[in-house]
Amino acid sequence: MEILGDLRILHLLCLGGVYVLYKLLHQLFLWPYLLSPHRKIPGPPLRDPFLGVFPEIMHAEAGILQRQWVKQYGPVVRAVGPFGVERIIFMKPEALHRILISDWLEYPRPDFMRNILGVVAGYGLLTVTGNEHKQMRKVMNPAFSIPNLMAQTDMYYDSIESLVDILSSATNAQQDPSQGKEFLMYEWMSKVTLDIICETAFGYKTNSLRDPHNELAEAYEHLIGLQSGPNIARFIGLMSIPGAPFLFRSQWAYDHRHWFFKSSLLAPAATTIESMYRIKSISQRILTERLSEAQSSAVNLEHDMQAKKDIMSLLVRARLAGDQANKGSGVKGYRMSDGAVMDQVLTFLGAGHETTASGLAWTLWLLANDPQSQRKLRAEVTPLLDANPRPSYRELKDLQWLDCVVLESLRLMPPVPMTLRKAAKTGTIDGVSVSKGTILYIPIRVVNTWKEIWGDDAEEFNPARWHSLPNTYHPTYSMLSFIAGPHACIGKTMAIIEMKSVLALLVANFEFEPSFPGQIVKPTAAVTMKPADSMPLRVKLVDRM
Ligand code: HEM
Repeated sequence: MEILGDLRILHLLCLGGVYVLYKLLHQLFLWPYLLSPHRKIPGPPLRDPFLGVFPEIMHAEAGILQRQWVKQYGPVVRAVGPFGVERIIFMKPEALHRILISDWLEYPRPDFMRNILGVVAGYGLLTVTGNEHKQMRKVMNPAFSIPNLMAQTDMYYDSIESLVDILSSATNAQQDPSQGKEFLMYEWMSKVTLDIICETAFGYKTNSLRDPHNELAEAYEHLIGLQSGPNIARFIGLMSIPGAPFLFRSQWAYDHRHWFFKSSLLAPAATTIESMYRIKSISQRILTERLSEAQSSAVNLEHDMQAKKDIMSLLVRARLAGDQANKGSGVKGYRMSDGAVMDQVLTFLGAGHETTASGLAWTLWLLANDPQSQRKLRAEVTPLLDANPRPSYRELKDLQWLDCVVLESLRLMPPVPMTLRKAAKTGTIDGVSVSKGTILYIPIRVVNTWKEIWGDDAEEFNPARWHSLPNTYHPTYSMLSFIAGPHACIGKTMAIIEMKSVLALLVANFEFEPSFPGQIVKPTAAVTMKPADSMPLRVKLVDRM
């Protein structure tokens, strides 16, 4: 009997082994080479059957390899990643319209991406889809309305003036101030954008510009510092393990993070767990303060909170609406739990801070390398700032060269160079049958610099192109920096006006130069275009008299 039992187990093990072997064979060879309906789509050779083109992608500058493929293979490209997982790039407007707008529900963000975003930026707007997304977006839209942003612009200036003061004092303290001083501009942009988002969105003064050990700034520094191709690959692997995203967010993981630190493979995960724990604790503190403020002053909640349209007030209102409705007060609204409000707070801190900082740092880099455009910008902003040191939303919007510079920088160096979608069911895009489960690469940087749209100088910085756009330009599908459709960036207008106000004050007060001749700055091969070396630039004072 015992022998029979052992034989059965052996049989089962053998069957299991054969199944795993077949699955591996299927994924590594049969599917990509013989069975996939996409195998005729042109694209780079399959190379390593285990990793596909992944190693090259992970070590290349974001979007550059894909741009080469599009040049070589045309507007639809297939690239096979690890274990035969296929990614398809679609470049044409009709295809992008289908994926991002008309059939967006059939092309959601892939689960591993939602989980990575959820772990590092909360399970908020960036991770939900369908009806839940629609409702959340409705609650948040008023915070980003033009009247609301007009009212908020003045709040940016405390932080920007602090930055100008810090850079001026440090430059003046040099033995020969006329030689200027080198600053890691990305780090300063990261601090100023963090202070701005905390103040305008949550009414919370971080003051990371003046406080080098600010807890929130430090936590984000550690988190953002993790960005590299190999780390992203590790995260994708980890987040694809069932239950891992839940574990990452648990108190248990925080309490046992020292275990993870012992393995070099898991150390980045431990840093993420630690940083997110600190960021959540601070956000929780802000939220608790605002909730108790609102509860104590809300004699008439609906009237009181309707006036305030900053992000936190809207969230608090949604949170309290649930309580009030329970008490039968009749206040209607989308209900949010404490946890959901926290997730939104994390989303706006994460999504609204590093992206704008990268955009600013690259604009300064491009201006440092184009002194003529920089001088032209200074000539435009100085008279306005002489007349009004804190220009309004409208005044900033009317500055034409500033507009050209910001748009051109966001086109050439989009802070989010790509994003992903996944086919939830089999369908046809641009005449190509796309099977369920296929990953779609949304080629933000590739489209933004596509010669078919932008002409031969598509890969160069030329702000003047915005004065006379080519006939091939389409307002929705030629510049994808904020993508398009229901998931398009909710903070687009805020980001642009914030960039304009920071740049106007910086360029009026300082000259920016590369820190040495022949300097090369590269973005990290990761989710955003954070400059790999924090972008050292030489900063000289401008005599405004
Ligand atoms: C230059 C700065 C910025 C750039 C380039 C940028 C870019 C993007 C992109 C490309 C997406 C789409 C991601 C995807 O669907 O996979 C996105 C979504 C989003 N962004 Fe931004 N963003 C910027 C600034 C901001 C700011 C300032 C905020 C808020 C304060 C913000 C909040 C969000 C949110 C909440 C989403 C998710 C929207 C949704 O799915 O409904 N972003 N952003």
